[in-house]
Amino acid sequence: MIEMKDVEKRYPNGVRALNGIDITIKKGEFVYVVGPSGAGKSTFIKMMYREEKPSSGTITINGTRLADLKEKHVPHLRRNIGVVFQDFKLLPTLTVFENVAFALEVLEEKRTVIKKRVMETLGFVGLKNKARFLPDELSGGEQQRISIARAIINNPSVLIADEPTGNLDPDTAWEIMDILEEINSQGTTIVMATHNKDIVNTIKKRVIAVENGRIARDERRGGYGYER
Ligand SMILES: Nc1ncnc2c1ncn2[C@@H]1O[C@H](COP(=O)(O)OP(=O)(O)OP(=O)(O)O)[C@@H](O)[C@H]1O
Repeated sequence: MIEMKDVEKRYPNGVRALNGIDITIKKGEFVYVVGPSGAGKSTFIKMMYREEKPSSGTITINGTRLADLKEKHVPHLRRNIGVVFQDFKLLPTLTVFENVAFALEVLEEKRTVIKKRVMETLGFVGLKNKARFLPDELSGGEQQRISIARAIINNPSVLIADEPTGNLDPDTAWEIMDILEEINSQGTTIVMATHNKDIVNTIKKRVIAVENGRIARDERRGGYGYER
């Protein structure tokens, strides 16, 4: 479960990106975070994986208050929260296999176990046959699948996606959504920031609308409402 209580975020330059954020996201939910550019969506989700810290208020993830989290325990939090970005962020000099294996925290595991796990995950995203390729030998959609494989390799309880379809053509975007829905159906909580109105209006999930640093709407069901 993810809980924010009266969270405020001021950046060092004085910009107040978020203010008075109160939200609870239950285990297994699929939530879209929508809103105009600059509204605070990225800031909102960056705080969930502790890329940014709140200026005030509390954030609790699976019972742990992030403010109480010691630096040495941040890697453990990150292992339990997979993150997918708009621009994939794959390591360009590593193969697909290496990019996914790199994220696997099984130092004590045998190479055969690691290989099995990575290949299973590549199979899940439909790219077993690209294991030896470098990222720039793949299409954008394929790179995003690899970054999803990397994000779920440690079986996180939460998957956070910041505009995961932002760099993709519409057909490819729907394929990525199929994968995210499948991951969610296996019990993983998904929090996805997006500008894609077609997706939000078609694949109906809870919608949290952020505007001017505040939660303007929180709708359990239904689309973004652009057509109304
Ligand atoms: N590191 C930073 N330092 C200072 N200000 C920042 C920083 N990151 C974001 N901001 C500011 O905080 C506000 C919210 O930004 P944020 O990136 O969270 O919005 P967003 O809704 O994700 O926008 P977009 O849809 O364009 O990605 C904006 O005014 C932005 O300029």
